[in-house]
Amino acid sequence: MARHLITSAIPYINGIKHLGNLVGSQLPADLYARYLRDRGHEVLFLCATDEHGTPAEIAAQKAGKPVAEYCEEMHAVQAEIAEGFGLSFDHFGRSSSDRNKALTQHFAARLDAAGLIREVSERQMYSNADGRFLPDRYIEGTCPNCGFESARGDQCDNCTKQLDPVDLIDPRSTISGSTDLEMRETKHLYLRQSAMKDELSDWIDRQADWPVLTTSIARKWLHDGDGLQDRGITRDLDWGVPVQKGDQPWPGMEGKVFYVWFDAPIEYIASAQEWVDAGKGDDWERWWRTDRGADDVRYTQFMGKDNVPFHTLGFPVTILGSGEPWKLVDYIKSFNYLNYDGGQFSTSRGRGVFQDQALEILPADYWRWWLLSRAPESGDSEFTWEGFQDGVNKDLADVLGNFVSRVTKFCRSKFGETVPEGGEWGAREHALAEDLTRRVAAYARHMDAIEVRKAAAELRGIWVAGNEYLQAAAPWATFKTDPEIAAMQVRLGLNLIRLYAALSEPFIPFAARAMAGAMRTDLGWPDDVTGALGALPPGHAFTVPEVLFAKITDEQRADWAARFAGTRA
Ligand SMILES: Nc1ncnc2c1ncn2[C@@H]1O[C@H](COP(=O)(O)OP(=O)(O)OP(=O)(O)O)[C@@H](O)[C@H]1O
Ligand SMILES: [Zn+2]
Repeated sequence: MARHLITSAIPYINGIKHLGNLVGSQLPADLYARYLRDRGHEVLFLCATDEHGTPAEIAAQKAGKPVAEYCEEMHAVQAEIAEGFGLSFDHFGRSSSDRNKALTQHFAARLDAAGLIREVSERQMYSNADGRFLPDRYIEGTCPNCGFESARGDQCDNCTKQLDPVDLIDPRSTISGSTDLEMRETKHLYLRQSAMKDELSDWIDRQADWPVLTTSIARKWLHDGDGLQDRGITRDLDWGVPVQKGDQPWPGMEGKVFYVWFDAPIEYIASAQEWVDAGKGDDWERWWRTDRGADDVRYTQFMGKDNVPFHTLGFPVTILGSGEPWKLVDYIKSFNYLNYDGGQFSTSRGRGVFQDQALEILPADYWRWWLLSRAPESGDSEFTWEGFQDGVNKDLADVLGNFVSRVTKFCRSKFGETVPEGGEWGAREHALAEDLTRRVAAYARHMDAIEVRKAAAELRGIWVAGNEYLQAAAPWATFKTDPEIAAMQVRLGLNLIRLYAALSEPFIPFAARAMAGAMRTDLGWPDDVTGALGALPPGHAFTVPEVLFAKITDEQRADWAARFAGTRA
């Protein structure tokens, strides 16, 4: 048994998230956490909401609420949706927690003591129309790197280049649209990332097994152009972690807060503290402090590609630069983007399918399966209603659902709702057991490597093998000439359902529980596949489950395609 710390990129608080956010971070993290727990490992799976910064202020303003109240409400909404999707966080924290405030201020003090923070007097965009400095995301303009016209002040969504607002061509305020912007003098703290460039570069070079997407983005920001740049870590805002050196004031920084990307990853640690505060655990340090037992923890992070620079460079500077024995990430699994029907998902533009809407129209497992089995791993992938209908109907309804239904109903009609006795395995059954043994081993290898699509394909192959067996064995025909053999075939079929429940749990936990419940069994991982195929003995009672997966009709597909074609109000 090993110990695994898993974090998902923390979703921003300014609204309900879309399916891209789900598949780019939380869902694969949940898949991995569930798998590791099923394999008997000790897992701490943490997430949180990312609550600071201007977008939260603006969203609260729009909703007519004080920002703290808005964040509290939206956190509850996101927590409920996460539960609806079966995201099995051990804790879902908040970056605005007192714990995160204190930790963020602590890290800033440590970094300052280590000489890794410098004060910069700089000129910044001030919007006369809005009466405020405009931080990063509230300035849009043309990307100097790729020419994309809606690049934000902190990053270009098109080419992922990190930017400074002054780099933008033709900048404008996204709050008011005003181009009446002027540069004003203000003082800020910069994190001296450049001072740690070589250390970071060596560290990245040692990660031969990381996804290329992760290391290539890291290398780009380490080496492109003038190399890794220092980053401003403070902002002229009200809403955020006040700039302090630990619990001491920071002269000259009064009224300023830390940049949201400085405090957000620190919340991974704070979330573990909140987990203890909530009475769900009793020791966060054994997960996070290498001097307190976290040395043997394997730490894996999940995120979309735009978050990679902050996790490969910024946060490691915080961790390493503190000079304290904090746990550093061991593996960063990153994802490309899921696009929506010929364009991008967008929270701010209300484009795509949002998580609450998804759960309204279909159960979580339909989404989980489709999104994970088509995860944007090697490149961007696209959600289309045709593709979704096709995938759900073929994989879940025709293959898995159909198998479960045929076996249980046939058994009920010929033998009753107990596992039938009689008959012995023949060549076909032994061949199936061998095939499944190989496939389950491959499935586990892909899951261990967090190769999500490959794992899904193998799991589907395992379901298909059962269907093909059933088709070839044809117990309904065998029954007429040799009821004992038919009994053996059905017994194997029922045991396959049990096996499928256990193996499928990380992908489709709700259906897996329904299958195991109907078989009146648990979800134990099959270390010995052949043995597992005899786990339900003759005489064991079961029930025929409700329809596991209904097919999506053409009419539903057309309705949904029309309903989600525009933008959400
Ligand atoms: N279309 C997408 N496909 C896959 N992952 C995505 C997509 N959009 C965002 N992500 C990832 O989702 C996670 C949560 O994102 P976050 O809440 O910060 O929203 P975001 O990146 O600002 O996107 P948006 O503005 O569209 O909501 C991050 O890891 C991000 O990389
Ligand atoms: Zn660009």
